[in-house]
Amino acid sequence: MAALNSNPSSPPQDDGVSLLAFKSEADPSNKLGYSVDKSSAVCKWQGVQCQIDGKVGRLVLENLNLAGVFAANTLSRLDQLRVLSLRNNSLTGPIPDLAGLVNLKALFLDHNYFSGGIPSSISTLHRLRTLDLSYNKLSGVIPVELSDLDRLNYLRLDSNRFSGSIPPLNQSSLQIFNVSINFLTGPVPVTPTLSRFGPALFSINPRLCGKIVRTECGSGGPFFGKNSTTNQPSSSPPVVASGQSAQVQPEIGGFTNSNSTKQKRLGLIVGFSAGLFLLVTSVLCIIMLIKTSEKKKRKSTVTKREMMEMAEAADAAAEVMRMEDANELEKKVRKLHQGIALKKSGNLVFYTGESQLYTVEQLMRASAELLGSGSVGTTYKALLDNGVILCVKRLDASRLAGTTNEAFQRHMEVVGTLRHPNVVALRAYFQAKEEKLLVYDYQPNGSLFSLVHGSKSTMAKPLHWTSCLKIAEDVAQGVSYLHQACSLVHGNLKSSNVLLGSDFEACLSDYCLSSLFHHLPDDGDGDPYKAPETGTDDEPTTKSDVYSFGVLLFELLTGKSASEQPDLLPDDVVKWVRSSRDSNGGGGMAEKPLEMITEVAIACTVRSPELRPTMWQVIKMLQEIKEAAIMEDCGIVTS
Ligand SMILES: Nc1ncnc2c1ncn2[C@@H]1O[C@H](COP(=O)(O)OP(=O)(O)OP(=O)(O)O)[C@@H](O)[C@H]1O
Repeated sequence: MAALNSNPSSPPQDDGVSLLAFKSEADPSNKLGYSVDKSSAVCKWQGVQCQIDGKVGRLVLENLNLAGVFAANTLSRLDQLRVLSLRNNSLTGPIPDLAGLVNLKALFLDHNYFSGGIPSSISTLHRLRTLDLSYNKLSGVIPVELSDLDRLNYLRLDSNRFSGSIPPLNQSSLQIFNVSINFLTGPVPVTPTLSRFGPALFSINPRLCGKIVRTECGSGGPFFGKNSTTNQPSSSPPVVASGQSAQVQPEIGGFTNSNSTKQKRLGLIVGFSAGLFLLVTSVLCIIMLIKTSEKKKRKSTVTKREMMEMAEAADAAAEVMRMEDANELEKKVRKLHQGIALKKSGNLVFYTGESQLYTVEQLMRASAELLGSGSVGTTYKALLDNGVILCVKRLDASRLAGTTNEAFQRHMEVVGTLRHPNVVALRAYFQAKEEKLLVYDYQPNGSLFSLVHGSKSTMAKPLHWTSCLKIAEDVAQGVSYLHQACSLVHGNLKSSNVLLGSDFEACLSDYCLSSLFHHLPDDGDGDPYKAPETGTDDEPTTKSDVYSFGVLLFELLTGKSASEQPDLLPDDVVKWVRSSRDSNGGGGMAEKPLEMITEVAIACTVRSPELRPTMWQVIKMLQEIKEAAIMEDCGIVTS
């Protein structure tokens, strides 16, 4: 592969012409300083990196609020382009024919307003490894020819308007995949590749069905009830939820289940993680070698200025996207809400068609297993006589004093409509004079607390950094959903309130309850997560959630519980994180990701709430850490 060079001799005129043609249509507000007068210095233009031969090899124009169109016959003439990223802009119109980009390896067009279909020319880009078209308004079918891209290892098409069926993608190279939040229908092809991905990556598509998404085809039933792994009708085996916990996290209720399919699934998850680990660590090793001299100059501690710069870097994009995505997300949430009906059965109020799965009598007759008691009540695993497994939280009535039945009902009717892959769904609530119950999906794989600190059957050990990153991003996505789409706060974020779903995706529980409980008692466990500005009588805020998230991130990194973490971080935080990992048996973690994730945790836990990043900025930072590794895999050294 040709090496990239940011300062070669002037490139062939053609590339400058192509860039100017692109700018003239894509950049009506003149954010890019490209001009004919400066065409001898094209390689120094914003976002441009040239190769040794002077051709443009990489064009990264992200977060610039480019608000025009990506015109045909402009960038597609850059025949030596390896990486093209126009992500996080406001580009509209169709994606043009890209057939000329014969050397393209990574294409990021996500977080724009592109409409129309995926151009068929994309499937002729045979060197393509990364394709991210997520968060656009793209429609039409997903071209079956994408299956021909046999080097593809990253494909994100989520949050668009794609319809039709999913093509039988079966590239063994495919490691990252997401088609959630579209209008896809029909059976998901059971190829070995697609079988590796969990249902969450196909979620929020109203009529997908089949083994992979665990929904029977042909029944045409209600979306939420069908898609749930726990609230399955009795025709589907309801043991999925509990059985999956057996192999890895059997601490709750001590389930045992030696089903070989599940072992295979676990094998796949472990294999996938190991593969990803090998991929990313080798990539990071290369970065470390190349950047050794640069690194020597770096301080081992992170200054306040550096972390604020990091937050600000994400800020420009985040501010624009927060507004625009909030609108998009609002629309999606509204759409989801359309499917949610409230149905009363006595004092039990069901959401989204759960009413056919159980009655209040069945719920009351269910055999209950105590899971634990927390600050707001007692939690049970309930096994219904039709095989459905649920989680029922009995709220402590004395602690609810002061909240009227009407206020409780109004609040629950908002909270019950929340639907996100990283938020445990509230499926029903029950309200009688002396009794208030909340009915949630049962999460089969225990809590993050047990995963990090061990349980009856598992050893405590800090997680591998790829798992830290995955869990952190899941949690951040869930919290950001509450903040942005619903203007709510979690209010009680901690590792015991992060549960692991059937695909080990992290899901938030116990969210949005704090406002019902005016004085949450200190239980000696929740406190260390509490932001310093939040007194006993203060309502939690989005920024106090961010603080709790930072504490949780340190917990993930170090393996130290929140109460074991120092009140004041030491001067050299990275060193502290590393030595904590080592003493907790976490072993070596690559220097770069450890530093980068630590920086995010530091930024979240600064004492002044206004200096903390938003949850959306946190997601961007975590994604940048992940994507840096992926870009490296394309042979591109990031600065
Ligand atoms: N939906 C669920 N599925 C499976 N297990 C759950 C679910 N919700 C809670 N649990 C588990 O039940 C146990 C008790 O939870 P509970 O929420 O009552 O207390 P807590 O999380 O320890 O404290 P707090 O109330 O302060 O959040 C915890 O171990 C938790 O992981």
